[in-house]
Amino acid sequence: MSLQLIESYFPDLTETQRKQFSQISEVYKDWNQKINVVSRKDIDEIYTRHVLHSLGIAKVQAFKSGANILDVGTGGGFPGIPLAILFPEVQFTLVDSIGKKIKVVDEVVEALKLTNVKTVNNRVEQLNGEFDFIISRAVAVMPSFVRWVKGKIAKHSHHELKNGILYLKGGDLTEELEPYKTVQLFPLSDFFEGEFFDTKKVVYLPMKYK
Ligand SMILES: C[S@@+](CC[C@H](N)C(=O)[O-])C[C@H]1O[C@@H](n2cnc3c(N)ncnc32)[C@H](O)[C@@H]1O
Repeated sequence: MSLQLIESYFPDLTETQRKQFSQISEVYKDWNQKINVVSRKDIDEIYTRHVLHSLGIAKVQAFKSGANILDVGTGGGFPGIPLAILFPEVQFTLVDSIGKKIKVVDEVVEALKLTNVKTVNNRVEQLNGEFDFIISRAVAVMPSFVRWVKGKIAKHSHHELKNGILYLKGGDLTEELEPYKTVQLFPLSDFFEGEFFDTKKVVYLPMKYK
């Protein structure tokens, strides 16, 4: 499981991107010995469970050059870091309330020489700014999440999809998403092979323009 896996789904990588994706496992393995940013069983499968999973968002929406994306509760940098590699012309802000996680992300950003990533150590509720899309994985149930971020979504979209939330979730979401009539689900098994993706989805919630 490695760079070849990523390239089989994203065949047009530049030399820089190939280098960054291949460096990612070493960088995280190093950091994981110091602080557990990725669960130990996951580190061996980092390309499937973290890198490719994060890139599922790119299969749903290819971000345009100049777009502004916020990754809420980024932890060790997912989904933000793999997407920042894939879209070097897009600006990513990665926020987490835990300082030591943001410190690791800063080190990863430096090691991979990512110039399009800014990190913020704060609760997202305290963060100002407007973004085209808010992305996330494994942070909160949708009602709390929507409350935290709804004022931070820019009103004019240059993308195929309207601006909004793109959230990686798994399992049965019927109850959690019941209040959201405009929600759309994109199963990752439509894009990627393997059992891991069987129940995984990108939940897309467009913002309301009013
Ligand atoms: C389970 S981890 C997921 C990390 C990463 N998104 C991933 O999938 O690997 C949840 C992260 O969300 C962060 N978090 C929770 N509530 C937050 C908030 N209100 N603002 C910023 N970060 C938050 C936590 O500190 C934690 O690092």
